[in-house]
Amino acid sequence: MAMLIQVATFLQEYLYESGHKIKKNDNAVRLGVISTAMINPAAIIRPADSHGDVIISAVASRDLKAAQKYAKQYGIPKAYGSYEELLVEPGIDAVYISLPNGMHAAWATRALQAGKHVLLEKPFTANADEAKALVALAKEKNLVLVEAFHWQWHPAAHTVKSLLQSGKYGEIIRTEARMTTPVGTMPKSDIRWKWDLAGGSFMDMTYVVSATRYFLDAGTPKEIVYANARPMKEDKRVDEAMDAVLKFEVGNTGRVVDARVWTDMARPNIGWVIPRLWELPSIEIETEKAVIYFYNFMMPHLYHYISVYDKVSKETTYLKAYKGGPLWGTRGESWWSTYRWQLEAFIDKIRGKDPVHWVTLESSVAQMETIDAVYEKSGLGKRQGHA
Ligand SMILES: NC(=O)C1=CN([C@@H]2O[C@H](COP(=O)(O)OP(=O)(O)OC[C@H]3O[C@@H](n4cnc5c(N)ncnc54)[C@H](OP(=O)(O)O)[C@@H]3O)[C@@H](O)[C@H]2O)C=CC1
Ligand SMILES: O=C1OC[C@@H](O)[C@H](O)[C@H]1O
Repeated sequence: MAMLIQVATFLQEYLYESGHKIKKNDNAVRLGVISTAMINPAAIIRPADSHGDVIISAVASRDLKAAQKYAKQYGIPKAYGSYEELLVEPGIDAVYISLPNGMHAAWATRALQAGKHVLLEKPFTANADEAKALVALAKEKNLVLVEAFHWQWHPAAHTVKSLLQSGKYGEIIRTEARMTTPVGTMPKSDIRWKWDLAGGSFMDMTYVVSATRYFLDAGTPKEIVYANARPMKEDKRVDEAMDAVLKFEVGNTGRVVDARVWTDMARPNIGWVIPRLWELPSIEIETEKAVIYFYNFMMPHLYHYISVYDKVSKETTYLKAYKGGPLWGTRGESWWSTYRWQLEAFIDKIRGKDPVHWVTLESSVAQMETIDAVYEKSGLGKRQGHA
């Protein structure tokens, strides 16, 4: 499922964003891409087409030939055969890092040390210790560093948040977030199955924690009630699936609620054949007066709905928001992907403007502390990074 919507995003961006290429400013931010990862075209290359203040000026790979081929394919002016070479290039202002999870901290550290702003793929790091060290360095260098939780910049996310903040539905009493992909759809060679690259379903599908914490306005959990991992057959250290209930304080209210989060990178099909195609990443938020459901919160640009079931009238109303919403106002376009909204905010931040929304460094540390705590409770232990 998750992979399917990833492919749909490639198509959506190809159709829309490539038709909206715009002229670049003379002093546009020059951005280097670290790796030739599958996600790059969707997450940064296409979104940059329609942003006048950013140019993708280089790509680096462990293999020069691969970098050159990639550069040619996407019209990127420079190609490097190592990540180090790109980082020492003075003509690069910022980098996008899409390396395997276990390498995020090491390469973001090197990028910051080289004076580059960093847009860092999720999960931020392999664990909270790495996250804290990285955050300290970004602050010391006074550079922009942000975890690429693209979905949080989409108008639909802000619409759900504003419903909760309106007070109309009372206090939140519980949440449940899920993300799954059908068994057999992710090859066993994928980075997501590799212990030494900090793989695992809860690391990859970390969106469930991000969404829960965002809507609850929460930091780290007060308690992990349970965390059940289903380890991968081939490597018991890697979670194929994770199911956990966490107790979070809602904002600073003193009220603590249960939040269920579950991820599955090999979700069994019904009767072995029917994939659960309806199981796109979603979150259900029950309040005193309503049940709010945000379907496909991760890639709402493709399709989403927000349903509000009123517990008193027993009526359900539906909302959607592809543009505007409570934060963006008239800025942006309905065809923008989550990654395009994210890029808008990233460039604003580099330019010293206040972005309409931001994933703070403190939030990324709390996110990694939450992930560590779930892995510890599950018995698998927290993930480890490497260079
Ligand atoms: N925001 C989003 O929507 C998404 C985010 N992601 C995140 O992006 C990151 C990359 O994911 P994905 O695009 O699937 O990754 P890929 O496996 O497609 O790419 C990872 C890249 O990392 C480089 N690399 C360096 N060392 C290794 C190694 N030991 N093994 C494999 N690759 C290595 C390779 O680039 P090279 O050979 O050029 O050096 C490779 O192309 C992950 O952290 C993931 O969580 C992934 C998908 C969606
Ligand atoms: O970040 C992601 O989003 C889409 C998923 O397909 C993918 O597994 C994950 O890395």
